[in-house]
Amino acid sequence: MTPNAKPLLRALAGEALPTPPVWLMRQAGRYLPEYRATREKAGSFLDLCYNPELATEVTLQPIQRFGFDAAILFADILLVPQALGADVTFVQGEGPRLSTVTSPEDLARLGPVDAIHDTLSPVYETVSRLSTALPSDVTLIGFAGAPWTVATYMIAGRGTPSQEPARRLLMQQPEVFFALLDKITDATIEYLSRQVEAGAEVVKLFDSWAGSLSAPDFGPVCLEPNRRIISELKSRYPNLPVIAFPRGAGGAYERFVAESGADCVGLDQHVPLDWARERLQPKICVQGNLDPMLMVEGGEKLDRAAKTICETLGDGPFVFNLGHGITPDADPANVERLLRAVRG
Ligand SMILES: Cc1c2[nH]c(c1CCC(=O)O)Cc1[nH]c(c(CCC(=O)O)c1C)Cc1[nH]c(c(CCC(=O)O)c1C)Cc1[nH]c(c(C)c1CCC(=O)O)C2
Repeated sequence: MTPNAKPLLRALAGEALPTPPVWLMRQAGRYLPEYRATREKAGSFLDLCYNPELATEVTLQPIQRFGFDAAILFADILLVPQALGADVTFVQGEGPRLSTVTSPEDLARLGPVDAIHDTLSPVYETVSRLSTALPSDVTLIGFAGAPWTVATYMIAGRGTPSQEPARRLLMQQPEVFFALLDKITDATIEYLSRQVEAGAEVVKLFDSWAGSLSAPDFGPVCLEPNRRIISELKSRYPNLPVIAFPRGAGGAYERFVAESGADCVGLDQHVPLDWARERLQPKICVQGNLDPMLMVEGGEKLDRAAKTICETLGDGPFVFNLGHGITPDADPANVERLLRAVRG
């Protein structure tokens, strides 16, 4: 097989394929009964993330069931805060809880970046197992949270509707805020480098809360850390494709595409397709952007929406995905329906 024969790698290299590669954010998750069974066996969600055997199993489940073109490492963006010394727990039905970083003292209590591997080594072991277990045409994606999104959880200690605690720290104590952002950026570079060394073929940065930043803050807080991570990774691994996902960036997607250095940009479901085709796709591979609610709804609405996306973006480099993660109430039968609509 030639190095770029895998469909996802071809699209990320700028090729327009007759049938786009397809995978779904959160494709290993609670909407699958086999995921729920393995998670039960693991104990907690974090135990599952740090168990290479079971994390490999759940990563492979959606590949075995649906035949996606890519597998995404099963882990979580909040493992990096934990590896930096934050307390992290997942409360059933409520989401993550973390110890908070809101002062120079909190910041000083975090551990050094080079100590993260003590905690994260099981993740590298999962990547390594996956790189040998996957079918030869399936691409392995490693990932991390982008620094701003990770910082929002570290500052607030939980998920928040509009990331107010983090935006307040940025306004009131910019030195503390940017020192934290820098530390997360450094840790993310080392974390993703280890994933690549272990066999990840592509990495993705999830900036899920990019959309809550003001226009003046978008550059220094979202774009700059993404750019620094991508530039450092590319200097270490010149052929590594990077997908970035500044979710909710709106008009700032254009600047992000021009300046981040990413090979592909993930589009949320709010990005108008014609605009993406005209303004973004000439410069970069685009990925997205079906409304995840259609995976619950199904039916002809799903078929039509999927076809519209393929028709609008299919003439350029394009990866089919959702605009955000598949939700626990999605019907697995709708994933099969979606694949028929996309692949014909
Ligand atoms: C913000 C964020 C997180 N985690 C992630 C993000 C960025 C993407 C996004 O915006 O969705 C990324 C993530 N989380 C998970 C993956 C695994 C790979 C995949 O299949 O996409 C990935 C790539 C597993 C997970 N991460 C989580 C689950 C559900 C945990 C469970 O099994 O109970 C999974 C499968 C938990 C999680 N993890 C996080 C939250 C807020 C929650 C709780 C909310 C929820 O329960 O959905 C943080």
